[in-house]
Amino acid sequence: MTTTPQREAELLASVPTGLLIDGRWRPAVSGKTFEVEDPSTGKVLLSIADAGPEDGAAALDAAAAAQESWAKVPARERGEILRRAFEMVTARAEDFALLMTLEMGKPLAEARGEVTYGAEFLRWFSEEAVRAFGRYSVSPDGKSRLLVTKKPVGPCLLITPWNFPLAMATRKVAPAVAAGCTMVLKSANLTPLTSQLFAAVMMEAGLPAGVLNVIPTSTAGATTGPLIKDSRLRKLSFTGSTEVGRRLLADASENVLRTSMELGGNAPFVVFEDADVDAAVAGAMLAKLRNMGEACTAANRFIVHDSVADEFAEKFAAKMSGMTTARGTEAESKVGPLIDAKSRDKVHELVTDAVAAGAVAVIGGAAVEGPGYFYQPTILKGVTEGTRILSEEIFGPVAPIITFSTEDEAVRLANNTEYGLVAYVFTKDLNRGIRMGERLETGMLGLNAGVVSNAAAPFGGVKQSGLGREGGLEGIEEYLYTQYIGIADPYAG
Ligand SMILES: NC(=O)c1ccc[n+]([C@@H]2O[C@H](COP(=O)([O-])OP(=O)(O)OC[C@H]3O[C@@H](n4cnc5c(N)ncnc54)[C@H](O)[C@@H]3O)[C@@H](O)[C@H]2O)c1
Ligand SMILES: O=CCCC(=O)O
Repeated sequence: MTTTPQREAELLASVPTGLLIDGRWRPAVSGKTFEVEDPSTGKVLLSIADAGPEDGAAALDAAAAAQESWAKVPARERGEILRRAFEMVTARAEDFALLMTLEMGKPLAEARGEVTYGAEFLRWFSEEAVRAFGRYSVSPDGKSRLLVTKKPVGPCLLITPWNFPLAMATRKVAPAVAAGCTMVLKSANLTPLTSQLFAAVMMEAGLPAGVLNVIPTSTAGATTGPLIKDSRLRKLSFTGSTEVGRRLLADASENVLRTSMELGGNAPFVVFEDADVDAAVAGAMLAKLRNMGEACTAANRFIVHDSVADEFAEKFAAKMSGMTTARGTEAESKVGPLIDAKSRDKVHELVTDAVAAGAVAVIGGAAVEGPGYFYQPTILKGVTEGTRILSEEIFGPVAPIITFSTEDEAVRLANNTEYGLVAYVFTKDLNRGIRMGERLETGMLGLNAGVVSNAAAPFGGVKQSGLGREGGLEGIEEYLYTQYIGIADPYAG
């Protein structure tokens, strides 16, 4: 489907602009709104209600009030609501894709990919809802009986980032629904529109009032801070930067809240001398350019064996130079804009710093002139260990290459970061691939693969990349607690 200004205007007009509280869309108590921009043009797309602390409190009131009855809804019914939501999101895939492209900037083809990925969490957890099994056993001394059950943790605060506006919401909302938890969702202020449309779909799919409450806000800390301190809140699930996650963890410690933290990354992409270089380049294109490099999973450091480094850089540059930057709605767009001017400036600062320390831009190395926040796809060779670009998240289409000569050196370079989300390894030697899996300090590994994201897999990191897992069999556990009931010997007098 092609887009036209009229189609964009009609879609935007269909997005709810209020706060969703207790099943009703309504304005913020203060009457305030905030503007959502198109990062391709800098123009305002829509103004939406701007929640403040009073609205946050009302959202938690609704979630707390709905918790008891929602937990009693049979798991099959909860699963069926998710299944209907999956069908509805899929039926409206073009609307969701266009809305994400408009507010976040990613090319339409990528946005369609995110709809498939994001919707899959709804389908996956519609199936998992009925599998929150407990167990019954006889104690080792043969006397008591042990009954172990799983219960919903209770009202949850879900905080999502701007880079995957649909998938980051479905990855939290779907397991919470499956487990029987109620929610307050604070979407990202840069990309709240997709969550608004998604929440409307959840309501249409049959979610009872109060189960999902949505509070977009331009004052995240002031609005959600009091909720984290409220004893009715039982869980905080956050996806975003390590810096903010660390602060929220400290706040959450006051009430000893259950937390899931999906934080930043600094993924190494290791290419061994025995790798299929063409396959490594194809993987590198995905690992680097998916979402314009604005992904926690983005390859941030290309660690390439010195015997194949020139071939890899040349072939990578040839592929990258075919990547046209343009508004995501344009047919030729392969790389959209970065989210805002501040992010683009940060990317350029890291590139400038690396070049000052001796790196050479094989291609790119500058912002694209004109409207929007575009940055040229860039490859840097000869990057020096210790430069900022190797230790900070780039969050842009920039690939720094460093070289190594032994497996031990590759491991040392790859693990030389406080992050531990994902690593990518390209080798034809399966034993080496397995050794790398065992030696790399990450929650996920792509072995000859440039993308690992999959609703059926446990997504998450170690070290300062976070706590907990989303998706897979593990995802629902984050929203359940275990209760054990000890039963006296049924044969005793
Ligand atoms: N590990 C993962 O699964 C994953 C997925 C996506 C993004 N990320 C990370 O997210 C970051 C990019 O996203 P971002 O820029 O939106 O991150 P961010 O930390 O700035 O913001 C994330 C969310 O937290 C909110 N927020 C900010 N300050 C807050 C506060 N004091 N109290 C409550 N909420 C607050 C924001 O409004 C947003 O909704 C990157 O570091 C990226 O790696 C991680
Ligand atoms: O930005 C991080 C999330 C990326 C993903 O889920 O694939």
